[in-house]
Amino acid sequence: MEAMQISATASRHFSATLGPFSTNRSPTKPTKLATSWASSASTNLASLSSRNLFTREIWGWVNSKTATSRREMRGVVRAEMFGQLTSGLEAAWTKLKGEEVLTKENIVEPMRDIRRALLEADVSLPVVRRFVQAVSDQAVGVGLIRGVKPDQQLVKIVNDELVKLMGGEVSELVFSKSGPTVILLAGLQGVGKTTVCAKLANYLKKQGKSSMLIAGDVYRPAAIDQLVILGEQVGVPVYTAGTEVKPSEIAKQGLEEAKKKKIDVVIMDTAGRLQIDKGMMDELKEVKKVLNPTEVLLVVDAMTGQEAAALVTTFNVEIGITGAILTKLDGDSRGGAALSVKEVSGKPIKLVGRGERMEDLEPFYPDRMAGRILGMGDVLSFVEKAQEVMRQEDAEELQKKIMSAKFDFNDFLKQTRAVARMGSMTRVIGMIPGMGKVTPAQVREAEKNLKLMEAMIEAMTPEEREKPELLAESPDRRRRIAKDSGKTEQQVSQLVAQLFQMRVRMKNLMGIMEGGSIPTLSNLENAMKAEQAAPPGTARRKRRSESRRQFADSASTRPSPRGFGAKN
Ligand SMILES: Nc1nc2c(ncn2[C@@H]2O[C@H](COP(=O)(O)OP(=O)(O)OP(=O)(O)O)[C@@H](O)[C@H]2O)c(=O)[nH]1
Repeated sequence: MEAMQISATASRHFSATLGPFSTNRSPTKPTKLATSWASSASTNLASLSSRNLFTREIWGWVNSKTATSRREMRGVVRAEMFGQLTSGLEAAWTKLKGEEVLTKENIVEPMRDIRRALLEADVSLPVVRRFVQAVSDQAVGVGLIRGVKPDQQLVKIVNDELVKLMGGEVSELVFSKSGPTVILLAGLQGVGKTTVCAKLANYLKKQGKSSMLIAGDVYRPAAIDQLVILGEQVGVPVYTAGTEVKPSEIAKQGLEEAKKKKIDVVIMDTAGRLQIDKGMMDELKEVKKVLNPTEVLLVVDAMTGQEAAALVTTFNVEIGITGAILTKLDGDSRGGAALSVKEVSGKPIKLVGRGERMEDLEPFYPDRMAGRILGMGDVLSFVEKAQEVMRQEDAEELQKKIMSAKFDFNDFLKQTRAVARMGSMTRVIGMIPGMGKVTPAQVREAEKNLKLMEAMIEAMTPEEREKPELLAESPDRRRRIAKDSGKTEQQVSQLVAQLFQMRVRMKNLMGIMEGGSIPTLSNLENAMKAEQAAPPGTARRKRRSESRRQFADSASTRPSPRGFGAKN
């Protein structure tokens, strides 16, 4: 199934993968290492291109990227955030120079460097442990990608894990469907809460949303004045009621005022404390009850490292929050907060402050943050490209095999594992058109079958995997496989029959795809339904060698034009 989709949409895949590369990436930190990578990347790409797999457009992209890299190498040396973490990680890649493949042995030193770099960046220890484990598992398990060197491969693995660690996707602000959206801001003293109120109003204004600020810090009159000034600066009304009124009462009045004025978003500033205390928590709980906020965001200072992650956890347990805003990322922070918050607290960082100006607030993009930390944009793009090329080569190779009826047990196993890699069967089956109503019991059954097949294929000799005919002809071989894999002879026979059946089916579908246009989903659905309606072959019939020949024969004949792409 996956194979068919790959082949049918190969051209779309190819052009789609070009998409991200046309966007401007943030300038990378120019280093000697990056220079050597940029040139080795272009050499590697050159060798790949000789396989005639790159189109002229791709070469255009490669050249422009390489030129950009060189410009960056020569040009502005810009202080990047988390500089120490970046150089700490670089030590890890350097250790792999000259290696041919990633092995359990040669990643020991680089993993130590990664661990050290993360700990020095003040990432919490359990997070570091999990991260290092995840990276090592992948580094050893990853297959060789042609043209990609082990150090480059490790950069990509670390990048992907960093993105995952920070929450994967960007976590958007949630807006209320009816009435004003209410955002309650909390945080310790001096973290930048008041500033964030105004920055957030300014940010929302750019999205065409009106806001109103509520001054709830009644313990520090200067905080109210500060909010009024900032509100004026960004052109947003500020609701104040002095310092004699309870914050929860101010919240109530402010919200009523906002409703009257039909304001889109209400942002409430609250008082900070030097440290967490019961008074602050109780006050916040009361305000929260009155406001029933859409978002409760904890403002944390990036400079406090893993402490910020601990605070997010505590506030979440105490009052229940929806996310965090990380301020002062432009400062001398080491990265620990950005990397620990999500993993430690389970709550996402939604926005980040990167300066004192009102414009310095932006969504938190885990992928861009990982890119900034590594400063290896070109290497990452290159590895992604090479992976894509390899996937395409595999798909083309598979298509050739199917067309010549040579689809064997190695391909069968590869496909089975590819499906398994894609995640749970539930997700995969859910993606197949017309298969939406699969029951959990059926899914469990399918998963069990996958394991069963794997065990039998693993018990075959390399020759048997390549030539399934040997198994179709020899009961002795089937018996041996049954014994070695702990399955029954009947199960082995069924597997062999299934492979021959698959050859025919795949070839039929391929033929139709080759002759016609790229199938639409509904056509694919029809084709699959037709497929399912077709009378199934019986295992017993196919066990006979005569029938096997019939299978092989029918597999080499041109399929009739039915299913998708055909006018039936
Ligand atoms: N460099 C930098 N400074 C920031 C950022 N956000 C806030 N600040 C500064 O941090 C200081 C404290 O900010 P406030 O907004 O007053 O902090 P607060 O949390 O409201 O403090 P309290 O009212 O005392 O609880 C101010 O000088 C801000 O300009 C940021 O993202 N980067």
